Amino acid sequence: MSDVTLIVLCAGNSSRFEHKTKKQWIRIGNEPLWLNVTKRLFSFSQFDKIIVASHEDELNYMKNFTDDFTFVKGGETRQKSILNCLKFVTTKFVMISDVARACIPQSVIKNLLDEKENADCIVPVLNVTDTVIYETNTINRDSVKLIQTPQLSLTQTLKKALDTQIEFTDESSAIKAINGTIKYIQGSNESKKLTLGNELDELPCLKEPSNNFFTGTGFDIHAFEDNKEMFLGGVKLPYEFGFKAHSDGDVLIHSIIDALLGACGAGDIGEFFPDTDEKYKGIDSKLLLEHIVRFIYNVGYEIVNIDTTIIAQKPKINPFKHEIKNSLAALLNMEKQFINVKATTAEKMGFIGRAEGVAVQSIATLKYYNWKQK
Ligand SMILES: Nc1ccn([C@@H]2O[C@H](COP(=O)(O)OP(=O)(O)OP(=O)(O)O)[C@@H](O)[C@H]2O)c(=O)n1
Ligand SMILES: C[C@](O)(CO)[C@H](O)COP(=O)(O)O
Repeated sequence: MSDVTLIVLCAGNSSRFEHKTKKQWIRIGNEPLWLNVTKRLFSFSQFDKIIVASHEDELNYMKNFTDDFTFVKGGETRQKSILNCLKFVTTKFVMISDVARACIPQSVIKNLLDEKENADCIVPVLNVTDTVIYETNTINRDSVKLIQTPQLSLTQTLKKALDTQIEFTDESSAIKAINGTIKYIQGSNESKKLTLGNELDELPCLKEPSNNFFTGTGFDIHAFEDNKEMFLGGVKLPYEFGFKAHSDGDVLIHSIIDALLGACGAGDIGEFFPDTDEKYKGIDSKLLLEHIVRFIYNVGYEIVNIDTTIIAQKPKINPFKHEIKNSLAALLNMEKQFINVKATTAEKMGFIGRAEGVAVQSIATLKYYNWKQK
């Protein structure tokens, strides 16, 4: 039984990464980086528990990938994410690493564990080989160290050190601020932190994403309703009825959202925008689609193509197809050639044939965002 809990911090916004996909979600083969890194660290040592700090927008999606880890909602800062995770730590020691340090060698993990009883916090550091200036003054580079992760701390000491309003950028700084003891050990250039998009080539352990394709289907149906405007694909149609719905009822957009979520295994529209939630009452469905498109790219996908079939006895769709296609291309941030809009009647059969409402069937194809080729 291990007396060490591993926390892997994956809840950042990746704002400096300059790619469409967040760094923790780039694929290594078929694995998102956060899963690849966490499994890699898990393979180096048995931990009592593995906790993954997840961005709140991705927490439920992350849980789809494995039951082996405890997923905790991250905070607004790295330190707040650590505090959220520490609530679930019951072991004497806690090892905390940035998912951004994707290629940490096993030797660093072993050395941290070997030293765990020798200080409140064990920290891997690198020496500096360049000349160093502080503001404009040259300083002794032998006195400068670059701090890395993972860092191994006494859990109670770390909790005490982080019980402060001061935001630290790492655990050792916080522990030092309460006069805790720090043991610095040799770090590794392989533990480089992935921050900027152009640093990907500096992490040799990262293999390119697989070239698999992923498809998903979406189906939605809405009855007509008096005294409501009709929207399809974000376009207002001059029809006497709108759609009965909690939102603006854009049945075409809803079916496309479900097709996109289906293709990446992220559930369905109701899980993202519950129709019991007042904040979505009457909402413009274009805003929902824009949120889902951001999600799809954030978690590592690109949209290949969309095909959709509107099943409606009324209104006539053909006069608006071109405008609908342009609207969808703008909302999906795609070229029109990869979006197809079909329409058919129900030959006057059933509730659609009686012009009581409209149904839409959509299919979406995704592929992994290829960060190697960007
Ligand atoms: N609120 C936060 C902020 C950061 N992190 C994690 O802390 C590590 C180091 O942070 P950094 O490399 O700065 O990641 P981001 O905060 O995502 O990057 P940026 O500052 O560019 O947005 C990353 O693995 C990141 O996911 C976290 O779990 N919770
Ligand atoms: C914790 C850390 O990796 C130590 O070097 C670094 O402080 C994280 O900084 P970031 O800006 O949160 O990436």
